[in-house]
Amino acid sequence: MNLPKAFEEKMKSLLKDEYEDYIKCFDEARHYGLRVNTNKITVEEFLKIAPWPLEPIPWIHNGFYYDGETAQPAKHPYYFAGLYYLQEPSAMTPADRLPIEPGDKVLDVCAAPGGKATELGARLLGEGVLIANDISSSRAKGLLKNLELFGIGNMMVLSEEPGKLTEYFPEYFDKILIDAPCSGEGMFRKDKKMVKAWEEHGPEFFSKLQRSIITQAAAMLKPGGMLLYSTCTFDPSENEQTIEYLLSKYPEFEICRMESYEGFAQGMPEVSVSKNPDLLNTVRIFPHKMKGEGHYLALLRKGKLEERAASNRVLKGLQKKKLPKELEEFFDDVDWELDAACLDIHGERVYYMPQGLPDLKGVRFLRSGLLLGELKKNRFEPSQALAMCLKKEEYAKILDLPLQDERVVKYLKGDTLDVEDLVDRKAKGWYLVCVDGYPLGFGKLSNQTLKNKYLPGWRWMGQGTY
Ligand SMILES: C[S@@+](CC[C@H](N)C(=O)[O-])C[C@H]1O[C@@H](n2cnc3c(N)ncnc32)[C@H](O)[C@@H]1O
Repeated sequence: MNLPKAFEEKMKSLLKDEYEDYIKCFDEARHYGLRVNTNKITVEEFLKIAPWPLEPIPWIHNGFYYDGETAQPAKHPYYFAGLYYLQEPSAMTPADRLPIEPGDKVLDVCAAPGGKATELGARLLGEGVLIANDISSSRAKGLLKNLELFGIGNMMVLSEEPGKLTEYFPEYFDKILIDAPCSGEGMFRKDKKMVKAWEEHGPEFFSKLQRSIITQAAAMLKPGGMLLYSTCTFDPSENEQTIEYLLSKYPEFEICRMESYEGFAQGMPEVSVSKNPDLLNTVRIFPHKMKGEGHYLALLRKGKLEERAASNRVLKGLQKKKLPKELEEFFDDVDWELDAACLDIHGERVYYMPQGLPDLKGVRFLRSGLLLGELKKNRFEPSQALAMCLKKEEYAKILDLPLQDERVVKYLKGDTLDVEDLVDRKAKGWYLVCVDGYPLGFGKLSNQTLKNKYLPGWRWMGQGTY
């Protein structure tokens, strides 16, 4: 592979006698990874039903390698049920090493398309809130879809400059992930196009951007909160030097150790200006040392030096109110305790909002809370996002199809289904279609025929089956 000369020289100076091993790995095949959505299924249960051979990724408890030449997990009904996310193995590390706890307020600053946000959201187990932001609104659309597919309802998807968010969320978050835009040197093997992009915008361009994003994010972290910074590049100016820049502006931050793995290499104080030995606790991932592409990670805790008053902007408009009658009727079949105070109704659309959010007037957003569905004349139509958030045992009217049933793919393609064998003659109303017990979407039953309500934009495209 033709690598830019300047890049080769830099890698020689970083890697010294390991350089040859690094270059050799360009001849090796890339690795394909799948991460189990533990918000929907345990790793043990997933392994019982996994349709392809999987090999554990040793440093990620819910990550597995699969054979990308033979398996097609993106075209499988379990993918449509949100049971897993396909992700390069090293890229699973940042979200895994940020210690999320249910109830946390979490910000993913550069979140699209959601590879890490889906894991952060899954680890909240429905408690607390995930704010997933990306400056690109077109990329944020994919992010929203992935979060909805994963069944994450306690979230907002924003598309803002991080600097603007600091006005709304001063010292608000318990945990922040910055998976920074970077020069992508660690991805050269996986994606040759990254080399061309590097020639247009290299480390100098990105390190400026990263410095601005990391200091803005720092202002949004609570004292005592934790921040994980990651890139998929090798250049010191985007890695160790970004961290020392943060420490120079916010001396109350300290670098923390993270759970180690034998393939991880230590961060390099010697390539920093300060030579701060704590940078040894940051992590470099090199593709010649483990089965994954190049990355850098730093985990930091914000100390308690400057206790500042928390924001007093609190979301208004969610006064106590009664559930609309149509919604109440629908929720008779749902085993959830809905708090009417969390409902936010805009026109026909009904959202269920996470609690305790600041007033976000003026912020560009794609989604605020879980879209429950739409209030039409005298009826409520549940949304695709609600279907993905429900567990089979939480809804009364279930049509559970085994994976082998050809109606699974038919349903995902948008067809009407004949379900005479599954329901009695008088049954009617909104049914939740599941595959092997995992929800796929809704359909409306009458006369033993199921009208398809699967979201058209999510349909299974093309011919054939999996
Ligand atoms: C490395 S990618 C993020 C990948 C994502 N975390 C994932 O795991 O799927 C970096 C993202 O940063 C976004 N970005 C670029 N500049 C930004 C900025 N100033 N503020 C927020 N996001 C930005 C890009 O649109 C891009 O989606």
